[in-house]
Amino acid sequence: MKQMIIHGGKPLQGDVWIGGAKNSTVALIPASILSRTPVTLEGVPRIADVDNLMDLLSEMSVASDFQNTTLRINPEHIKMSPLPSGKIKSLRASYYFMGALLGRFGKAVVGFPGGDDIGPRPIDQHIKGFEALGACVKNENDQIKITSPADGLHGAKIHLAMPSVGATMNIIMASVTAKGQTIIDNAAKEPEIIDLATFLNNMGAVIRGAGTDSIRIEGVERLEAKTPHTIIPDRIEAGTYISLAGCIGNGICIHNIIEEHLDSYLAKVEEMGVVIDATEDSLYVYPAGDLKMTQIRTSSYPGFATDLQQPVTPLLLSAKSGEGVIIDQIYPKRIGHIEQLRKMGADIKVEDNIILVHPTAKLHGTTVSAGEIRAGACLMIAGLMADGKTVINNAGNILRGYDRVQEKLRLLGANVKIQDVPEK
Ligand SMILES: CC(=O)N[C@H]1[C@@H](OP(=O)(O)OP(=O)(O)OC[C@H]2O[C@@H](n3ccc(=O)[nH]c3=O)[C@H](O)[C@@H]2O)O[C@H](CO)[C@@H](O)[C@@H]1O
Ligand SMILES: C=C(OP(=O)(O)O)C(=O)O
Repeated sequence: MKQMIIHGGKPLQGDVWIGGAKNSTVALIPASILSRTPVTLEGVPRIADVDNLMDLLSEMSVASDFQNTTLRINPEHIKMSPLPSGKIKSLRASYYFMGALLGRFGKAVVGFPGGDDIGPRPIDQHIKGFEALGACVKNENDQIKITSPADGLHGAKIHLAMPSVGATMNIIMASVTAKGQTIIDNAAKEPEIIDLATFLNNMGAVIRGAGTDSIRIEGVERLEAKTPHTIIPDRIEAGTYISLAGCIGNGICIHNIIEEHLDSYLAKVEEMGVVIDATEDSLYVYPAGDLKMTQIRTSSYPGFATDLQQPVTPLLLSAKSGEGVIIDQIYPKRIGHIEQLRKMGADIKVEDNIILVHPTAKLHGTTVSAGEIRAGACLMIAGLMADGKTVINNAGNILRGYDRVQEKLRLLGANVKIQDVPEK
């Protein structure tokens, strides 16, 4: 097990560079098998999800090589193989192999995906989409078996019951090579969807409307990567460092961001009193000052991201007065961090899935557990604010999505160490 050890209470300052977006990367790696030629991805974050996806590629005889921030994937000798279990369970995004294998081979056998424990995460909309394209989908022994009809997948009009990121991406991957036109209505609008569409369009796909709620795809025969693709910056990682800077920063400059992707987040933290200067692709967060309490309700993009409700919580704890309210409409059960924060002395509770936050003048270090990635990010910030030593167990969950986090925190002056300890 990985453990993160923090000696907190020390103001942090300096510069931090944001990596490529986890949620783009984990879609683009599976999407790479749609190409008949080698793919180069630039700006790839050093995160555990990437290592696990590379292992899954190798199970299909797809070679990959990751140097610095460049990931080269060669799908020229790909062998269609089932991906029943193992690494599939280590991350959510392994479900993108359903759409990608379907688009490339017209069939897929993929184990039920894993990922963060943040409440129920059904995939009915993904399956509805595959079926609309003509595929037969069976769920047998925790495996999804998908087969196209003899004459291949055909375009269809699909209305999603909710703007699901995963379903939108999976349907795009399955339909890029289907015959005719596919229309996805009520599609998710997240920037990572535009990134996927740009990547596939540069390989010859015809996808229009990504970033709006209606995406149109004209099927093409084959895709060939010709130019390297640079992954967009991770808006969730950026938001996490903004929260950290607002809580315990003594002037922190956050580089490699797309400000527009953070609009609703920045509006909220600025309303709380965090002072930020934005330049072209960086933000300077002024030393932490007095903060006002706020209310947050998460929603789909461009609303306040569910993935930022936990990282922003320490900022609410830092407010001077009042009662804060956090309602996660996307994952109402994403509340595992609350009990852990309470162990650190936070005045915070949950009533009917509504998180109620009260100002907490001081947090104290103790042993806590990162139940999932963003709970881990929240506890990491709390640990940096707290007096004394914080030990975060299950810190591997943080490494699922935070690029070179120990290095970045140390550059800001943090006393932090990640170590391996035997499982008890
Ligand atoms: C790898 C990745 O990109 N993960 C992100 C992606 O997850 P993921 O793609 O799994 O999340 P979705 O956008 O699909 O989920 C949104 C909501 O729709 C529901 N739903 C979704 C699909 C479905 O078939 N049926 C259904 O009911 C979910 O339970 C949830 O309440 O978007 C989430 C919401 O922004 C983020 O928290 C995750 O970080
Ligand atoms: C929930 C998340 O990730 P995943 O969908 O990969 O589990 C997240 O990044 O916050």
